[in-house]
Amino acid sequence: MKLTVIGCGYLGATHAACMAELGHDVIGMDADMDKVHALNSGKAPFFERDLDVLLAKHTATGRLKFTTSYAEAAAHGALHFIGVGTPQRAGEDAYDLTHLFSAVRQLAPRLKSPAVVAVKSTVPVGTAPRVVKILKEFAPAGDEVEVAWNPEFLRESFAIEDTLRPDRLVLGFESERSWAEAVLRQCFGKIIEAGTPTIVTDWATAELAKASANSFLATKISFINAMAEVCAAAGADVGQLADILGHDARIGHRGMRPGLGFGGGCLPKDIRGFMARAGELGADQALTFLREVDAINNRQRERMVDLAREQLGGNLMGKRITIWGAAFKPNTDDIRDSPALAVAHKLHELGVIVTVTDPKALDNARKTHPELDYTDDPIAAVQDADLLLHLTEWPQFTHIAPHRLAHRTATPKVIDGRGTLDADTWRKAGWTVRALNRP
Ligand SMILES: NC(=O)C1=CN([C@@H]2O[C@H](COP(=O)(O)OP(=O)(O)OC[C@H]3O[C@@H](n4cnc5c(N)ncnc54)[C@H](O)[C@@H]3O)[C@@H](O)[C@H]2O)C=CC1
Ligand SMILES: O=C(O)[C@H]1O[C@H](OP(=O)(O)OP(=O)(O)OC[C@H]2O[C@@H](n3ccc(=O)[nH]c3=O)[C@H](O)[C@@H]2O)[C@H](O)[C@@H](O)[C@@H]1O
Repeated sequence: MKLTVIGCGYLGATHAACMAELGHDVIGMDADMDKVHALNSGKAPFFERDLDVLLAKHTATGRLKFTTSYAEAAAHGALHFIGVGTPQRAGEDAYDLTHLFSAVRQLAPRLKSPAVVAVKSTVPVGTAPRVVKILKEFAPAGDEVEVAWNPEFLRESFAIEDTLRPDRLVLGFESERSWAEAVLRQCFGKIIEAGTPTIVTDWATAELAKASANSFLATKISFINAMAEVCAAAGADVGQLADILGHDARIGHRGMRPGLGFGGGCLPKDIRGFMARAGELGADQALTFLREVDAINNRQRERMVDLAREQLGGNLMGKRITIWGAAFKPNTDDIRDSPALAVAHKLHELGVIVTVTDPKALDNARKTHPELDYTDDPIAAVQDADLLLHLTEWPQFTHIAPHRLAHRTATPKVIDGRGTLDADTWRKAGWTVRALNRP
């Protein structure tokens, strides 16, 4: 079937390419001309594993193309996904919905009726009726345009896998009689036939499914990091503790790795946006625990700075620190709210000469953090460093043999912020090894 995807960033470009992989005839639309140009030449404007392969394959056959034109997008079939950004409002916890409402306003007058507008962007609960209001105001065929809510649960670095083989599909509609359900069931036919649990619900539940899923994931990470702080105080081993807890099937091992905590374009802003919305609804008390989840998470960054200071004898001024990692997690170039860069920036403010290296995220980091020094080579980066911080657990770092590094510095000291370096091997190679919240 013909469909479009409005907003082609990390979510939208992946969704467009995966819809083409499912056999659909797809137009991706984005306001950013450079992105559209890159995508049309079969290249992702960001790093996501295997996305280039899908883009090249389907742009070559013509089954997938990209445009900056709303008119072209609106004229292409009857199903229009929206995946534009919904960032945190500057200086506030709440979501900034400007891009979403602007996209709907521009799409609306050009829509051919009947049409389905399926929103994937993450929003505060209660946004769907606001989208409908814009459609009624700006779409000549407003009554024949149905709004569906289809929250997205993909993880960056597993985006294609998660889109083609999701844990579940959530489809939210205004009423049980919505004909949009048949359109979306046709679109996701292959995924549904593969046995993916498909939950059809109302708009509000679909919107809340996304906010609550990200809140739970963030809570799980902050829970284990709170336990890590207690372990550090009590002389216990949080790595083993997490393993012991994870054997309980009700808790599980996944998403509970202790360390520097969560960052990225979603978990931090989604828990804050959720709290802000609950406040508007008069349910703020229900989510006060998320304030603590956020505080525990931010505290890990401070604890890393404190541990670095301690390792350098209490004095950071003029010291050289090398940081392995700029991306908010491995296998992405995304640096939004990156814990590694937050620590790097703080150390710079405290007078440290900071050198950062990362396999994919350096171009992005250079733009937002010009105050830091950068190098491509994680081994050369260690030259003359007073301290090495391992803050994003790329396999490229974990696989480096520490004996190749020790001679590069007179003070071979490393802090493992992600718990993935083999401490024994590093110690045997002459390094002093500390880990965040570990004895
Ligand atoms: N990145 C992820 O892994 C996931 C993101 N989400 C949600 O999806 C949404 C998008 O997130 P990302 O893709 O990460 O953001 P992004 O910032 O990478 O992409 C957003 C895209 O929308 C485009 N855009 C903005 N306003 C536009 C307009 N009026 N018309 C056309 N294009 C416009 C931008 O140029 C940009 O390419 C957010 O609501 C996010 O919370 C949900 C699940 C996963
Ligand atoms: O809404 C979104 O955008 C997405 O947010 C997260 O996906 P993502 O941000 O790509 O990354 P995660 O793998 O969840 O990691 C988030 C952060 O938590 C950290 N993390 C993750 C897992 C863990 O056990 N410990 C931990 O500290 C990671 O290093 C990273 O900084 C969710 O996992 C997705 O389901 C959701 O769709």
